[in-house]
Amino acid sequence: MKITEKDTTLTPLTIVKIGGNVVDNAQLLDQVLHQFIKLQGLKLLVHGGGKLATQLGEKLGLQAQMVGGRRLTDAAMLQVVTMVYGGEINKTIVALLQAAGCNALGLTGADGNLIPAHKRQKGALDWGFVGDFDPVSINTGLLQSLFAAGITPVVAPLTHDGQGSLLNTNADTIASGLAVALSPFYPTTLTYCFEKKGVLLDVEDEASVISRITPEDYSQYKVQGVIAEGMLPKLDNAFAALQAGVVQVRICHALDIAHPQTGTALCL
Ligand SMILES: Nc1ncnc2c1ncn2[C@@H]1O[C@H](COP(=O)(O)OP(=O)(O)O)[C@@H](O)[C@H]1O
Ligand SMILES: CC(=O)N[C@@H](CCC(=O)OP(=O)(O)O)C(=O)O
Repeated sequence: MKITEKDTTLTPLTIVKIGGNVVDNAQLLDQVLHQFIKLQGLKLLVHGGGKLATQLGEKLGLQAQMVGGRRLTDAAMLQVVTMVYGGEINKTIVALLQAAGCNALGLTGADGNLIPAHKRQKGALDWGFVGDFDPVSINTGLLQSLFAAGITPVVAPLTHDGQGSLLNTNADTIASGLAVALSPFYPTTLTYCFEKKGVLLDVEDEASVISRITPEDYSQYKVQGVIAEGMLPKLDNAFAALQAGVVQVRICHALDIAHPQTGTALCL
């Protein structure tokens, strides 16, 4: 089969990141994917799956250890996350997208050298097989070729160290890094979607969505304890993307990806 390459330069790109509570809910996942394929322009999906990795780890006698929303990853946990993120979740999403008529291709950061990374060296902690990367090292040429061939990439939260080891990498960081790296080529929108309506003033009250948030607001909310846990890497990464030229960054409910006025918009 001959693939005809289209010039996709300047076509808008939407990067959608779906979190672990969405991936773990078959009905919600199916609904989200049907909304995702209807988005106009180029699309790229990043998925998490932390909840499923924790569950499988527990079945195997491994206790999850999270620090600031990131998972400490020893060799045994690396095996679990490789199976869960690179296998079960990534391939199920690709199969669902194929069934819906979207030609998706699943990738980890090792495939096609998409995301070269190094072990995370933050603080005195030994993070184990956790990866950090610089968006400039992302293989954007590979993604451009896939877009030009009409293929929708689905990226798992795994990177690689170039020496034969996969590294577990926060999915919010992957989505932000891809948005930053692809921004020079396409006007890029980044949408983080999860099971809540946005960033909430009271995490128990879905009606308390903060519609706009600045870095100053974020600092205050952190000190007050309004924003915590998994929301911390999400917001750190969301602001990093906005500062690096991503056109729009939004945090919203998974069923609202096609409704740009909903959820929490980030502003500088
Ligand atoms: N202010 C907040 N608004 C919404 N969620 C918050 C807030 N503070 C903490 N959280 C927690 O952060 C979680 C989202 O982070 P995480 O579970 O890592 O999401 P995901 O897996 O979708 O990336 C929410 O389920 C909620 O429990
Ligand atoms: C290093 C690190 O924390 N990696 C994450 C990757 C998965 C993820 O980010 O999943 P969610 O989007 O569902 O939270 C983890 O193992 O939990």
